[in-house]
Amino acid sequence: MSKQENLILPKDFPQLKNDTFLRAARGEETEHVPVWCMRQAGRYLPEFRESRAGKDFFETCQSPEACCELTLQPLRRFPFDAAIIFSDILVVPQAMGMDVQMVAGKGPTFPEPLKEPEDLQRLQVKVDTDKELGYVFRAITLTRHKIEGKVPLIGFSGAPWTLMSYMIEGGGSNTHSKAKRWLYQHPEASHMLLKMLTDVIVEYLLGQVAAGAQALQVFESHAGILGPAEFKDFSLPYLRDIARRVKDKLKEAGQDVPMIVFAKDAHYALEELSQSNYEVVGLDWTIDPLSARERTGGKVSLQGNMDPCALYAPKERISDIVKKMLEGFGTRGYIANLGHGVYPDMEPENIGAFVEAVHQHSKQMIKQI
Ligand SMILES: Cc1c2[nH]c(c1CCC(=O)O)Cc1[nH]c(c(CCC(=O)O)c1C)Cc1[nH]c(c(CCC(=O)O)c1C)Cc1[nH]c(c(C)c1CCC(=O)O)C2
Repeated sequence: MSKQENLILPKDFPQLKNDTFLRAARGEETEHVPVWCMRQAGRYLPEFRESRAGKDFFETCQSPEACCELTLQPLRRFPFDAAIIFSDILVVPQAMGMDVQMVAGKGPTFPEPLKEPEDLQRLQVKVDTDKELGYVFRAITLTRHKIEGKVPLIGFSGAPWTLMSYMIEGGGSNTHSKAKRWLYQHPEASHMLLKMLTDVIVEYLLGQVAAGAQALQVFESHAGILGPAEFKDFSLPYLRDIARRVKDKLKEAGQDVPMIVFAKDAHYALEELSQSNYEVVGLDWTIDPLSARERTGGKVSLQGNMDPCALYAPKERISDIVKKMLEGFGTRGYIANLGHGVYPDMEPENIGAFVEAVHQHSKQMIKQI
């Protein structure tokens, strides 16, 4: 079966009951502002720690049943308006032939990172995404059934520059100087790698929609380490290309799936990001809500951007912070979220307070309009 036929085949998924997230992504009216959290499935939940205990991280990612369970856990506790499939951005470098391990206390680690342009030959150029990443697609299909239409399911991918930086750094880094060295010493090889990644990411995202993803988020988590000029050269064109190619293919199949771009710390590129073919621009907490609205000129919906550390505050204070954030963004074309993922030491109750505050304040504000 061709990928395109696959895209339009109904899979008899349960009917969606809460579509506030999808409507807000499209800038339509909603009765409350939808809310979800990046890393809502994570170590701050005791049930997550229990499910993950003693198991290898990427083996967990390869089990559709485990991914489904971990995706559903936060929904059992909190009335989130969307779920994001449990997986990781680094499954893409793995699919291209690189070894990646999750080392406790250290994070993701590549034992053999790319060092010089010759190393690109080690990578799989044509990746059969059904074969290499079929386990993610199966996790999405299973979760879409098990979620019973409660809320939409978001699929995701890392963006090319963020994945490139991991593949060269071999793990986390403060300066990203090994990866940035490539941009200045080997610009052609850098573009070659970014293009290879883009091709895989496009197929990967289309496969996720075919499997049942109802929205897609692209994480450019390492945007902030680039300046405006390098971002324009090495990140933005690929982000745009991904959205355009995914949308063109989906359109052919009569599908319309909102796409979110989250380029962390790329406040310098907000105008460009709002004109890069994504319906939603995700924001970290370094951008003021009102000025983000002004700078994006109503062209896109916005998502974010409470400082994850604000969740350490007492509940009443969380409620006040949320209210201010809602007043800044307004209630239309807005999806409440944090400016980055939930921290592992967060008190689960405070996530509940955040979700409740978004729902309560936004309902009142919408009633008064
Ligand atoms: C940079 C990045 C990665 N992975 C991801 C990003 C982009 C988002 C961001 O900027 O944070 C994306 C990601 N990773 C995970 C998700 C699942 C969905 C969700 O948000 O709930 C998503 C969307 C699960 C995960 N991915 C990871 C965890 C925690 C580890 C575990 O469960 O054992 C989770 C829940 C591991 C991971 N994976 C990665 C890191 C830096 C870490 C943390 C390592 C550590 O803290 O030890 C790479």
